[in-house]
This record gives sequence, C-alpha cells and structure tokens, in this order.
Amino acid sequence: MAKVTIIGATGNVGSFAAHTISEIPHVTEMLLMGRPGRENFLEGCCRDMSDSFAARGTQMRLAHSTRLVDVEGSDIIICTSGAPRQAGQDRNDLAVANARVVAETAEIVGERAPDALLLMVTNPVDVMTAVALKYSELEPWQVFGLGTHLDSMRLKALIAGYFKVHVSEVHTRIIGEHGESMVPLWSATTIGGIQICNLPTFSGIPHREMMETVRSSGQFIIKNKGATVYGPGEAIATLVRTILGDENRILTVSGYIKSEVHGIGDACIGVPARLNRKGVFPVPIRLEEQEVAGFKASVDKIRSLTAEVLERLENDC
Ligand SMILES: NC(=O)c1ccc[n+]([C@@H]2O[C@H](COP(=O)([O-])OP(=O)(O)OC[C@H]3O[C@@H](n4cnc5c(N)ncnc54)[C@H](O)[C@@H]3O)[C@@H](O)[C@H]2O)c1
Ligand SMILES: O=C(O)C[C@H](O)C(=O)O
Repeated sequence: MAKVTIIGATGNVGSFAAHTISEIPHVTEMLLMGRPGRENFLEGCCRDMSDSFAARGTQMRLAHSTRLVDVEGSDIIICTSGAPRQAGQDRNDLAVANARVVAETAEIVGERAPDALLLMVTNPVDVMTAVALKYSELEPWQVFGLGTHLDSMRLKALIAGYFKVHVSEVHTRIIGEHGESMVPLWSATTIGGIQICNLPTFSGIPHREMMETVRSSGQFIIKNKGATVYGPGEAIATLVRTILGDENRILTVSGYIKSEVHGIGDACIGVPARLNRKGVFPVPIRLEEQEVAGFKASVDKIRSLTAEVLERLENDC
C-alpha cells in the first residue's frame, strides 16, 4: 500500500508519469497536484485516467489538489514542477527560476511529509535535488533526482541496437551531470554479462557518436515535438516501482555524495545507488583514471552552479 503524489501533474512529464505509475500494483493512492487555478484541468485528468483504469481493471484512489499541504501521508512525492527548456536552451539556464519553485515546494514537503521520499525531476535536476535537500531538511537518502538514469537508458538502447541484442542483455551506466558533462562508464558496461572491452567487436563501436546522441537526445526531442515525455515518464516509473517493491536494484540517480567516489563529492550528482523502501543509498565505486577525471569535472561544475543558485535563493529572502 502506498500513496504517490505528483507535483506538476498538469505538465507533460507529470501527467504521463502519473499514468505510468498507476500501473504499479503497490500504488493504492495517487494524488495529482497542480497550481491554483488548474482545478478544472486536474479534474479532467482524473476523469480521463479513471476511464483508463476501467479499461485495464486498475483499482486505486485517485485525487487531485492545488494545496501543497495535501502531500501529507505520501510515501513518494515526485516533483516535476517548473519550466522546461526551450529548443536551443541549456538545462542550466533554468536553474535560478526553477530553484525558486523547488525551494518553496520542498519546504512544505519537509514539514508535511517528513517520512516521504522526494524524487526530483525538474531541471537542472542535479542542482534541483540539492535545493530540495536543503529546503526540505529531509535526510540525504530521502531526496534524490532522476539524474542520469534516463541517459543510461538512452545509451543502453543504442548499445543494444548496435550489437543486435535485447536491452536486458546490456548493463551500462552514465554518471555525473544530467547534462553536457555526463560521463559514460565503459568500464562498467557489459553485454550478456561480458565486459564490453572483452568483445572482439568492441573496438568498432562508435563511442563518440553514441554519446553525442545521448547528450543531444533531450534537445533533439524538444526541437521536434516540444517536450520529452515517454522516456522520462517510464524512467520515473521504474524508480517508483523499484522503491515500492523494495527491490534493492542499483540505478543511476542523482543523490548526495560526500566523498564516496575517489574522494570526490559534496554535491548531488548522478551515481549508482541502491534503491529500496527506505530510500536511496549511493554505492561507493572505483573508476578508471579517465572516468575519474571526467566525473571530477562534472561534480565541480554542478557544485559551483549549486552554490551560485543557493546564494541567489538566500539573497531573495
Ligand atoms: N530530469 C529529467 O530527466 C527530466 C525529463 C523531462 C523533463 N524534465 C523537467 O521537468 C520539468 C517539467 O517538464 P514538462 O515538460 O512537464 O513541463 P510543462 O511545462 O509541461 O509542465 C510544467 C509543470 O510545472 C508547473 N509549473 C511551472 N511553473 C511553475 C511555478 N512557477 N510554480 C509552480 N508550478 C509551476 C506547471 O503548472 C506544470 O504542471 C522541466 O523542468 C523539465 O526540464 C526533467
Ligand atoms: O532535455 C531536457 O530538457 C529534458 C530532459 O532533461 C531530457 O533529457 O529528456
């Protein structure tokens, strides 16, 4: 039994994520939350979703609200509220404006749902995770971001396509920023359980092109259809399913690390973490030299942007 709340449920990602999450058997109650003035839209969303429940036999309590205090009693709260980037913009351009929305939301979440897990989706997601952690005053294992999970899925699909194998045969990770400085871990990439560098065909794999495709996927989709929806929606649902099922899967999400990776840290950043009902626990890892350098650069970038954003928020007060 679990209550899941989606803040930003009137938006592209929030509304699709809600529908995907409604398929998870552990979810017995779902609250769709939007801004004041969006009551009719939310009502429409609930009615529309209920129709789909009737078609597929889903049974759950579905409610909507425009009052953040109604997060009370939630097991998982997903925050997708805030502006998305427009074609040509960088995710980091959204940092200050979205941090204002996130800080206000996180404060209320911390007060009203102190036992909940808070999943950040709003971009730039690593910085927003740090803002949410600070303003909610929740524990580090309670606050996490979608991070590089979606990027890792994108790379996985490209590798599976290249080797003509089912995606379940490919394990790979991208760590660091959900953005330009993300770092692929080829050292942790396996196909059918075999390390990719031990496959004779490995030298031919177009690494650079694959990473270029992953890095530009969000921008490509936004330019062509306005928003990324299905990828993030399914990625969010995977995290929720893993947590509510207490599965202890290791997924690459944005979590607070102190110094777990080669002494690098003090930032919320994409790292492999164990996910269960208690929360999100980054796994200490060892990387190859080149990967360490890339990860350090990525963490430095996010740490300094986070500091800048937090300072702007303090100056607002
Ligand atoms: N981390 C990821 O992988 C990932 C993937 C997709 C989208 N995103 C991010 O998620 C966010 C939402 O994307 P979307 O495509 O659903 O956008 P959208 O414009 O469709 O929806 C935005 C939602 O946020 C709410 N909102 C906007 N400004 C607000 C404010 N000032 N106060 C309160 N609520 C506000 C809107 O009411 C709406 O519900 C964006 O920041 C986007 O970049 C992240
Ligand atoms: O690219 C974006 O702005 C949306 C999201 O972060 C994505 O990668 O799909």
